[in-house]
Amino acid sequence: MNILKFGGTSVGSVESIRALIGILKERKGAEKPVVVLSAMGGVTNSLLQMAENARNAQDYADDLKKIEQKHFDVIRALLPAIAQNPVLTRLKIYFNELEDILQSVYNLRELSLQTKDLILSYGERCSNVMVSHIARQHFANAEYVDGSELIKTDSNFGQAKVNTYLTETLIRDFYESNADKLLFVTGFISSNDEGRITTLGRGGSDYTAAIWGAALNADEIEIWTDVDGMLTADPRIVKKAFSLPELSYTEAMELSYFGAKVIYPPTMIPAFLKKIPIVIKNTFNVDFPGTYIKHGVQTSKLPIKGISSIDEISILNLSGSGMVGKAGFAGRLFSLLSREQVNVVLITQSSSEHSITFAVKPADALKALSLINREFELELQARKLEYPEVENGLSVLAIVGENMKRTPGISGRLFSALGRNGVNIRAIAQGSSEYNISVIIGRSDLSKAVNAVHDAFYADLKKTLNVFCLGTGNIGKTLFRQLQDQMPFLAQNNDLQVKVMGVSNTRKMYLNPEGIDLSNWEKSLQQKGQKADLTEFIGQMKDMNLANCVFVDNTASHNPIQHYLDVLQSSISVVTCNKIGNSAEYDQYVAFKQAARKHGVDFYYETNVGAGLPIIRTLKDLMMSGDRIARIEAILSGTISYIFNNFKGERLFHEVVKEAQDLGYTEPDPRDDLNGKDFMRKMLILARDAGYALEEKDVTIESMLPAACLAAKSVDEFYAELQNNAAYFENLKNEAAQSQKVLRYIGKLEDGKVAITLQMVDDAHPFFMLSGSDNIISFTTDRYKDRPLVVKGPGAGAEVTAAGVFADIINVGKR
Ligand SMILES: NC(=O)C1=CN([C@@H]2O[C@H](COP(=O)(O)OP(=O)(O)OC[C@H]3O[C@@H](n4cnc5c(N)ncnc54)[C@H](O)[C@@H]3O)[C@@H](O)[C@H]2O)C=CC1
Ligand SMILES: N[C@@H](CC=O)C(=O)O
Ligand code: NA
Repeated sequence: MNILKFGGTSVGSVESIRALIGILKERKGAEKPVVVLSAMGGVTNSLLQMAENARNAQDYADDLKKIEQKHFDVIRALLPAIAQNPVLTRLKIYFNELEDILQSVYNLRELSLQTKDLILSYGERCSNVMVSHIARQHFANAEYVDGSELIKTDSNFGQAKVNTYLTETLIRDFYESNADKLLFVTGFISSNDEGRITTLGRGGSDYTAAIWGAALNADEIEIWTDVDGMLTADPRIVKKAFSLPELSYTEAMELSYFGAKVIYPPTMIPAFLKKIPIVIKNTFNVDFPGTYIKHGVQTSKLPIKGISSIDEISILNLSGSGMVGKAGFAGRLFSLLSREQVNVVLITQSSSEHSITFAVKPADALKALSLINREFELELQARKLEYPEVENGLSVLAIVGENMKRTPGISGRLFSALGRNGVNIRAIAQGSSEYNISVIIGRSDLSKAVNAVHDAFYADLKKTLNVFCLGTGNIGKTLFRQLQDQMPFLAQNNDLQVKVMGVSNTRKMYLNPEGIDLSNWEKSLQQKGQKADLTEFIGQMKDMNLANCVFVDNTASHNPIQHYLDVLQSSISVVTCNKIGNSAEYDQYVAFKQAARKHGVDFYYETNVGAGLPIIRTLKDLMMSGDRIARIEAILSGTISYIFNNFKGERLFHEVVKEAQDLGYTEPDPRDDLNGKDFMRKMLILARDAGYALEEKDVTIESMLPAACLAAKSVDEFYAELQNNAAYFENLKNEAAQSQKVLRYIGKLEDGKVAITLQMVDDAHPFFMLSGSDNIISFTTDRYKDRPLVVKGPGAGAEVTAAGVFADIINVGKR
């Protein structure tokens, strides 16, 4: 025999009550269950509010009308007209009684706990009268049971203590003499010796189910709710939270103690003692197996079972020399708090015994403070103790699981996930049971922290990278297309989900906490985007406070650079193909690297040199493994390479330049390529990565353009000047051809000096054989002394550049 308990959402609407009836109908063959019902969703809170309003001489009548209507609407929708009258009449009587009670509270301006319990009891009574009548249409033997008459308690109104022996006897007797009925029992409510209504406190309807289950030795207690069971984390915080198939009682206790609202721990004790399994099921997803809480759970592969959290917590710290080596001090503190009913959520003590930190609910914080001030008055006055202060705005995050006991490294994984995402830990506690490690963190970090920890522990699940992109031009657009094409592969083969959360260009910006659909990003940006504002974009990105964030700069602008430090300091990785940042002042370049290191995030810029070619990575590997760079020789302008490789026959120079621009090889402003500036930036970045603290002025550039071209004030004027100087370029071309050489613009780093020169090279030169937009770089090092290490291939173009940015993003995800 099973007990089925339906919570507020499961009796909250016409649809849910239909679903409830459906679930009961499915049980036809099985032994007849007992059904326990909560009040309709929202009604208990509303009753409480009405009671408070009445006490404060405020209006409650409107709200009363609303909940009456809520019940009546369901009845009219689910009962045929002739069956409606008896139940409407019965409910009308309840609502009249309720009105009388509220009026008395209003008149007296007084609301005792006893009266409050009485008022609340109408929630369960009304929902149960309503549902049992509806059920009677389908089950002739459906019977309303006022559970308060069978669960006997003391007179601790609001949180009454159950007289277990008497209650179990009453329930058993009642059940036996009603063996032929399908019982619908009111949850939550009980009564004392005098028959006055009491309530069972938080989670009370679950408790009713557990009490009935224990009394009748039920096979299972089913808790029907609106989620798929106990989840790995709060699904409102972690979108990827998933339902756990099985939990031990202890794990369920630990998880629910910290905020998992599905079930409330004390309610499980009667079931726990009798080893009755509890199964949590979703009324709105009946076929889903849900979560089993029981003894003898199979060992699971998961290192932890779940992450739970308390949103709001306050801490108090008690410290001072008076505590050191003094036995009984902590005892005095905590028995004081317990005596005065202050619930302590978490305690840590430093091993020097110099300080104790403990956490309480914010509502208890000031009370705890004044209790301590009174109890330790002498010690405080004598300065043996510091006056404690309350610190608010904090949250608790806890990881829970029995496997923790057997698995080393769990705490390491927790702390590094938090550290890497810039979450500061204020206090730590591990239960000696090793079922639980709790940390106290800033409240604003909670969501980010829970997501980061979830990703860290469920590595076999998808890790999400939250990407914020600047620039929707040549590179930005291509990157979005590549990302979209590759998403299924990443999800399947790398367990990585890349979500673009924000996009901006110079005109518009659009951020969406749900992620932006990449098949439609242009339209979203256009239609839903707001006016672009970089500071605002970064502010909103930081405010989202997500785990595993990457800021991607696909612009050619100075503006984003000013924000890199701030972004890195906010524990957000930076991926950039924009070379301006790394090639400006050396100090700034160093600051970016330091900030990334300090905050445990990545700063990747592979595409700054040779687009997607692995040049920065190769140099880094050489340096890290202790090699020393003696010389670098390179062709690093894809544009100029393309021009020299295609400036042949009848074609004019400016035509080939235009072609390179159309192919997406040039900078947004092609003058930056042809005047050597882009090349200079790349050489400077390479030199810095090779360990030289150089500035722009340390690079000598031999210009390959006549002065008039260099002086052009606009891109159009530049093209015009290139055309005007056609003869100059023809000359260069012919001179090279006559000596069977080719034109090459070559950069060199040697002895800490960088020079870029225009050369004519013959076929003996290693840089002779190039085509298209090829880049080539040769590293001569202590280890690659006789024959250099060479990287060669297309070094410009949207596809290869976006692919390089993509790889950098993925590399952030891999860490
Ligand atoms: N084309 C290539 O082969 C390679 C290009 N790169 C780099 O890629 C970067 C982008 O190049 P393209 O896509 O060709 O440029 P583009 O001119 O096509 O696009 C630039 C985009 O940045 C946006 N933008 C500019 N300032 C902005 C700001 N302050 N906030 C937000 N958005 C802003 C613009 O609205 C535009 O959408 C450049 O830094 C370039 O050096 C790097 C390696 C190779
Ligand atoms: N404009 C650049 C693109 C790569 O950085 C080039 O031509 O090399
Ligand atoms: Na590269």
